[in-house]
Amino acid sequence: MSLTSSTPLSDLGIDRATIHLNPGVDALYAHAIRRGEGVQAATGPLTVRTDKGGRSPKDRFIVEDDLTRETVWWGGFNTPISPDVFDRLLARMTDYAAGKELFVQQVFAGTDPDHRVAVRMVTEMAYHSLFIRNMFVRPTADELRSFEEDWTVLNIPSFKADPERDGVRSGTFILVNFTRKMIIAGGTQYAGENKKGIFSVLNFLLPQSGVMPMHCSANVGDGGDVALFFGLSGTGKTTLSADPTRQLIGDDEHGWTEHGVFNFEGGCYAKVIHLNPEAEPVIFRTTRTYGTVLENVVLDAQGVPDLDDGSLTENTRSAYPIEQVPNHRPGGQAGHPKHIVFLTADAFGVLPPISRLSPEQMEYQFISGFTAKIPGTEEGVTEPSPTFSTCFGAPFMPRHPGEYARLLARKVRDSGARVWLVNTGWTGGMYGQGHRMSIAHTRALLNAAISGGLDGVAFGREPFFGLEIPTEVPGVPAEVLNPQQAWADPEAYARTAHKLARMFRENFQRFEAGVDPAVTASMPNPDA
Ligand SMILES: Nc1ncnc2c1ncn2[C@@H]1O[C@H](COP(=O)(O)OP(=O)(O)O)[C@@H](O)[C@H]1O
Ligand SMILES: C=C(OP(=O)(O)O)C(=O)O
Ligand SMILES: [Mn+2]
Repeated sequence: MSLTSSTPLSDLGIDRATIHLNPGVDALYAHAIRRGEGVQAATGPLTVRTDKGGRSPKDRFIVEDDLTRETVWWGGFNTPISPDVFDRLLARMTDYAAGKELFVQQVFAGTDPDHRVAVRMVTEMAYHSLFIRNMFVRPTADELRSFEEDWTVLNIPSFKADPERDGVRSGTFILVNFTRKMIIAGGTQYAGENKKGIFSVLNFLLPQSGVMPMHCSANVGDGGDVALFFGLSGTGKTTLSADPTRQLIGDDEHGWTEHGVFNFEGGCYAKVIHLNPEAEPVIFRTTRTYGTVLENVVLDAQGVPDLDDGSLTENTRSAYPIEQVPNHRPGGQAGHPKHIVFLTADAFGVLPPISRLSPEQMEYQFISGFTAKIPGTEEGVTEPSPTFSTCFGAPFMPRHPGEYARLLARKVRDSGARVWLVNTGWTGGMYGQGHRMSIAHTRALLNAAISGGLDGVAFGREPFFGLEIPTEVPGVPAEVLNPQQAWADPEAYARTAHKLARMFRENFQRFEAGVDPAVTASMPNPDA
């Protein structure tokens, strides 16, 4: 299917490039290896190294113009940039691209035909093209014949911006232009920017039609009961949604319409550092499968992936089409969620392993978006650092957090979904003292909640955050359930809980004006 032509990009002013249109897996392996981007592992995957091992959220800008001036929330990671800066950088990039080799994939973002966006992904790197083929929704042959893109992404990692001249922050840039329906990116080889860039686009567009865009994974049980798992990077969306007893809908980005949920993607992007083949057999198998892209995974002398080697980055990744997951949901769509889980990796070790949230607490926690960043997933993060990230995905949410929170609250109310807060982080002490929750325990807690196993159980209220904690859960020792009991030193626990409760309150001050007073009233009490 690979063809060399000058036409597909002439609208961008790119006429003199060698363009490969929709190359398949075999061709992309050959191109990537020829270009020196990577090698084929003895176990099958295309294995590459990248200059940056994680995303660069501070280098993502949104063009401020009539379309975005009043609709984008210019707080947090949403940094404005002028249309002129965009146009000048684009012109420099297209000049730079002349005579080069480019790869084009025509794909969809969104499994729901009513809400999907057709994207032309133009990349300099062959391996990005394979990543995109794995991660986006692949059109059928019929859909390809009539394909017309809504959006274009132009990603040229070897093109680095000059901050002085180009008006950006560093050599790395990701610029989103809603009026021109384009993303341009340069100065980073990390493939995740391709998917998270388009995620930001959908997060802006979908609320206009009443669809809730979400940074969450999703799966569905035999009875059609859908569960969503929200959480920042490293909190367990991918790990916990890969449950052999439930169909996987998707591991990272979904929309919630009047009919139910749909995956934005056609593949998964799993962290594979220290992956345990017994605990996570499905993800492990993808590191042994032809067609997978392994990013920054080190191969041993035999060419076999060494998943314990974090020397390039802790954020080692496997990107694979969802068909590699035996129990995936064909079509990527399902009904309304019955259970919504907020995942947080609390490095203070004070949030309970599982608790039940009231509607007000749900909005409070959603806008707060507390977790600890895990080393490697973003540039410069070398140890878990506490962070508040609105909607559990601040770098990807262009609108005001209150707008997303209201939309989610309405949908939760209408569907009657139950909402849970699950700490997949530390217990029995802070990071460095306590230990991380075992995946087996987290899974047991989730299974109990999702199967209705906590319906008849007694709950007690934890004082600092007002969270309702079950007093017993089958398969989990009782002392694990209550953080106070998990700590050896009760005073150290109280001091740490006090500190975290204060951090929550300080962080929330900037949102108080925009939310219902009942939501603010559900804030933690540091002096409990
Ligand atoms: N209790 C736990 N629950 C979920 N993940 C855990 C837990 N303990 C350790 N982990 C590890 O944390 C990481 C979670 O990452 P991942 O599932 O990729 O998160 P996300 O998809 O939200 O970015 C994995 O490396 C996983 O093995
Ligand atoms: C793709 C990413 O998402 P996550 O870590 O949430 O899987 C990322 O952080 O680059
Ligand atoms: Mn993930």
